Amino acid sequence: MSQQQWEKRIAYLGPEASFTYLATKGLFPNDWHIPYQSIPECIEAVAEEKVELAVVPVENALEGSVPLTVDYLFHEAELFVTAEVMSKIQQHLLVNKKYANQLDMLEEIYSHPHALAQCHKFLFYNHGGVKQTPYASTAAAAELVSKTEDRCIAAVANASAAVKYGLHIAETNIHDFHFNHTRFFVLSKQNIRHGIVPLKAQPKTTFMLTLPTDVSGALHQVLSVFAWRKINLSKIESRPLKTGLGNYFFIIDILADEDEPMMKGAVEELKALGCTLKSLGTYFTYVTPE
Ligand SMILES: O=C(O)C(=O)C[C@]1(C(=O)O)C=C[C@@H](O)C=C1
Repeated sequence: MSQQQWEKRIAYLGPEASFTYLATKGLFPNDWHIPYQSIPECIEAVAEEKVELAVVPVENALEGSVPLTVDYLFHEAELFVTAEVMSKIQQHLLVNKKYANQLDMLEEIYSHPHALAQCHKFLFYNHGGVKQTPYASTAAAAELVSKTEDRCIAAVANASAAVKYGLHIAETNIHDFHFNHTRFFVLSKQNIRHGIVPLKAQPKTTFMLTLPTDVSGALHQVLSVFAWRKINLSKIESRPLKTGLGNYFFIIDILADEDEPMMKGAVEELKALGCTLKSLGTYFTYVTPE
């Protein structure tokens, strides 16, 4: 079989030069990167086996979870996380080269809602009166700016997008807090792990669970399942179940391998407590070079 047939098709939130693209290229430099216009489309592509893997943003250090990803994985898809990628995020204000020295003419700023939110203070203090418009991704916004010559509009996006779409970087590092990183999930239909295990590898497992109804202290009981086994959690978050106010599911990131006997015991105990549990599997964290 030729080398090409072994290459994986990988869906990502595009177009080229989005942050998701950079994360995808970082972990899979030699595979086929296939752009999709939205997170659900990436997830559906892997669910329908149009691609082997999909890379989607899941959490940002400033803005928290990406609700679309988390909710879609809980409600709509039966997929597993094969790896997570952690990338540094640097946001810049990009304009068409024609308007390089005319920022005072700025009419509208486009970007992914998470990116606009990461720059909220900067945009408020420096471009307070300018309309902000959410767009499919930072790179899609950059592409729009490159095609728009008759109005002075800007995109919040990265430096690669400036190069790719031939834009001028009018303002650099406009994100409100210095430590700006995003986690991306690499999703697969199979419960497999990305092949190359990173140095100092710490396995992580993500569970999505619902609590039994009308049991007082149910969350406390869930936490003690992990506490007495000395299993560390790195995150717990609730999201609406969408069945009524006050109904939630929980996303729990656990610093352990689900194949460990202690974790198997934890799963049994959670089920005995009446929790419903969806495991996204065990995976390792990869950091893209800064
Ligand atoms: O718009 C992009 O470039 C994306 O890849 C999406 C996304 C996100 O959804 O959080 C990814 C990283 C940044 O945090 C901003 C936007």
